Amino acid sequence: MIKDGIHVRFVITGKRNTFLKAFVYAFNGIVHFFMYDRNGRFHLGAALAAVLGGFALNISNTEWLIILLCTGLVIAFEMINAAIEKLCDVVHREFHPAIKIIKDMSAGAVLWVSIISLLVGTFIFFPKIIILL
Ligand SMILES: Nc1ncnc2c1ncn2[C@@H]1O[C@H](COP(=O)(O)OP(=O)(O)OP(=O)(O)O)[C@@H](O)[C@H]1O
Repeated sequence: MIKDGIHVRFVITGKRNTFLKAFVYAFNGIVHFFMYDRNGRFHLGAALAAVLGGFALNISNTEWLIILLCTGLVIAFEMINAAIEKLCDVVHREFHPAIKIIKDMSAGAVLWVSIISLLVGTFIFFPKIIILL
C-alpha cells in the first residue's frame, strides 16, 4: 500500500499477473471513490443505511436482492459519473456547451437510478415501518 500524501493506492510489481493487476487497479478505483469523492461517501452511507434498515426490518430474501441491486446500481452509476466528470475536466476545463450536456446527462443518469431506487426502497420499507408504528 502506498500513501503519497494525496491518495492511498495498492500496487503490484512485476510483469506477470496482468489479471491480478487489472483487479488491483479496479480496486484502487473503488477505494479512491469511497475515500476521496464526496458523492461516493454519501452513497456509501446511504447504502449502509439501507442494509441496516434491511436487518432492522427483517426483509425477505427477494427484498434483499432488490435492495442490493438498487444500491449497487446507484453506486456504480455515481462512480461512472465521477469518472466522466474527471475526464471532462481534463479534456476541457473552460466552459464548453458540449461538456455541459455531457456532465448534465451523466449526472441525470445517477439521478434517474437514484429516484427509482428511492421508490423501490419506499415500497419495501414503508409498509414495514407503518406496521411498527
Ligand atoms: N467545462 C464546463 N463546461 C460547461 N459546463 C460545465 C463545465 N463544468 C461544469 N459545468 C456545469 O456545471 C455543472 C456542475 O459541474 P461539476 O463538474 O462541478 O459537477 P458537480 O456535480 O458539481 O460535481 P461534484 O461531484 O464534483 O460536486 C455540470 O453539470 C455542468 O452543467
